[in-house]
Amino acid sequence: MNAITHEDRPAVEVRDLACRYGSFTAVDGISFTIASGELFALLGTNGAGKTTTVETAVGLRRPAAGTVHVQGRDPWRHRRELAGRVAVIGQETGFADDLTVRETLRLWTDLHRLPAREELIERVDLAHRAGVRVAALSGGERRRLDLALALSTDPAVLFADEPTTGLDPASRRRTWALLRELTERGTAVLLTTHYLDEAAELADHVAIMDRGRIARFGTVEEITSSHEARITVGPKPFDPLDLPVLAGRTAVADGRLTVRTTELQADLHRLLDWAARTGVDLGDLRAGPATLDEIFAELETAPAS
Ligand SMILES: Nc1ncnc2c1ncn2[C@@H]1O[C@H](COP(=O)(O)OP(=O)(O)OP(=O)(O)O)[C@@H](O)[C@H]1O
Repeated sequence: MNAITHEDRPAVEVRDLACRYGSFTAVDGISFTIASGELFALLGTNGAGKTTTVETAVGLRRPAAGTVHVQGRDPWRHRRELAGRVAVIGQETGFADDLTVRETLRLWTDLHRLPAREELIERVDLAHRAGVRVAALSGGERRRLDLALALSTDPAVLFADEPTTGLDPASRRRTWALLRELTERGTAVLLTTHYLDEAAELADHVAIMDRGRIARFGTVEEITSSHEARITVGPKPFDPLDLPVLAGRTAVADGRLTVRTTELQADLHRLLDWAARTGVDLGDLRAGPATLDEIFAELETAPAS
């Protein structure tokens, strides 16, 4: 009989995980796995339970129920053992304020008995801040330093809790390139983010959390295609009674017509045909699958299940 080794298991396995703060259930029975080289994005409303999930996966919290395994090990019991293989970019950084950027990286690589990696300072775009004390860094610069430390360890698993929050667009793109580089080298990445374009750009799989549960899971395309497509036109003074018969549901708000439909092409054809016959200028016309933003907004207004 062949034994199942740690290497045969996914890099991260979360099964029926529940986390509580006192009597409040912040994470309510979620499951997912992340393979080596995969980027898994956790999205969700504020307070959905993303950070609690990450903190549990890195061994800072003990699950109230269910299990977490990282590299086949329980992070609560084997945090030290995992420390060399797991990197964390958290919402709180634990840097010494008195050290400079260069000294922080050097201390970090010395502590981990790694070769010096000065070039990482440039790669996270902090070369001009290398001699500046951590206390004087902006929030975005601290996140980039966090990323340099994570990259220096060549981790098997990276937990990145909102790593691009507060970064300007150019720094965000640079961070994306570095995250991609990590997955190409085989690192499993758990990314939490509020930026839906970021998930669409980077993630192999996405889970949308809502009130402690995973409300949607799949590739971005699978999630968007399971929702009705949208056609929007206007702003124009539409009278809903003048509109042609469409398969989708129509709504007019602030002069904009929105059609939610499972028959995108046919309804678009009907609408354009009607506009041509009646001489109506549709103005700004957009048509396509539901965006993650729209799916998110619908979840936020949906009643708790
Ligand atoms: N230390 C704590 N004590 C009590 N409740 C907490 C604690 N930390 C978090 N919570 C609650 O648990 C829930 C989940 O919080 P969590 O920080 O995991 O959400 P999140 O999805 O990361 O949110 P955000 O997007 O705002 O960072 C929230 O309702 C939050 O108020």
